[in-house]
Amino acid sequence: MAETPDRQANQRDLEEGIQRDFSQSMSYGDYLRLDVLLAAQQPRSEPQQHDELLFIIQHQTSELWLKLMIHELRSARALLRTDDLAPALKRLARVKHIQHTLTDQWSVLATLTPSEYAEIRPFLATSSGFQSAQYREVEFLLGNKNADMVKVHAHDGDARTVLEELLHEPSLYDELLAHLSRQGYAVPQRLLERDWSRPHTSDPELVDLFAQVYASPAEHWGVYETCEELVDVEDAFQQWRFRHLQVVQRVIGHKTGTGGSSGVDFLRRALDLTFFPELYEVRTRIGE
Ligand code: HEM
Ligand SMILES: N[C@@H](CC(=O)c1ccccc1NC=O)C(=O)O
Repeated sequence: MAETPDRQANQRDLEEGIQRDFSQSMSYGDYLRLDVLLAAQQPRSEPQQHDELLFIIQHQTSELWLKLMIHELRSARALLRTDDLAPALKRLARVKHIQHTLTDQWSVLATLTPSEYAEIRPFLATSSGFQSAQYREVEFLLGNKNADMVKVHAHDGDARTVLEELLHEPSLYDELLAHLSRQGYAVPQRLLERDWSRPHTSDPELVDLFAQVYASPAEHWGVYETCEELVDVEDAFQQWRFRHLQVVQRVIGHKTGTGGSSGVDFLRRALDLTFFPELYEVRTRIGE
């Protein structure tokens, strides 16, 4: 009997042992909880707007990557605390790739025209990315501490607790400075014991310390490599902020934000923020 292509395929699957019955064992969808994940896209527009699914998925995928970024940053911070520099650097290498993915994915949302967004925007009401607890977690982990930002989460006990805790803990940079001090570097004491809920501000003595590291990298290779890794992370963070600004500008122009801010002007001011000021200041000193 001549075999149909279907019968041939079935036969091949059987020979290879490919499983088709998952009534009693774990499938792909079971493991990944796709029932929960794929039920979480709930457009609110009436009548339903074609582009709302893009808007929701862009944000949900961003939040998933932020979740992984937080996991890696927390781990990197813990590894610095125990002076395990090499694995900490491995974590940061992954963080950078996540950041690049987050930045690249702006191009998908940039296909949303102002007219298309105008159909969705009324249904967003007072919600805004400004209220992203995970984004704030990343900012706090990297050192941009701001107690006012926790207030936005007063209505959400879990997010509030996490942010309150992070606010009062040392950031990744604070832990690097403590690590350097333990390695014998002359980190000023005022940077090792301070109110962690305040952002780190630039310290001239730390610039001097980094100037020595950058003057002879070979003698301080671990520190030098870590510093450059942190500059990569800050650079990548700024690229994300800039792409956000560009997309916001092309989609809503100079409208005020649903979160209550001035919109584009507010986002532009964030481009002046720096997590690791000394690592940028030291650049002026190199080669002098
Ligand atoms: C059409 C798309 C978007 C528009 C028009 C938009 C607009 C804005 C505006 C105007 C703000 C300032 C706060 C406010 O008053 O609302 C803001 C903040 C923010 N947005 Fe978006 N956004 C868009 C997409 C996204 C996406 C995809 C994300 C990814 C998670 C995101 C994350 C954030 C975050 C984290 C903030 C707070 C930034 C900070 O505090 O420095 N936004 N957005
Ligand atoms: N702030 C935006 C609204 C917005 O973009 C938004 C609303 C709900 C969920 C995520 C959002 N994205 C980032 O701010 C606006 O003013 O149009």
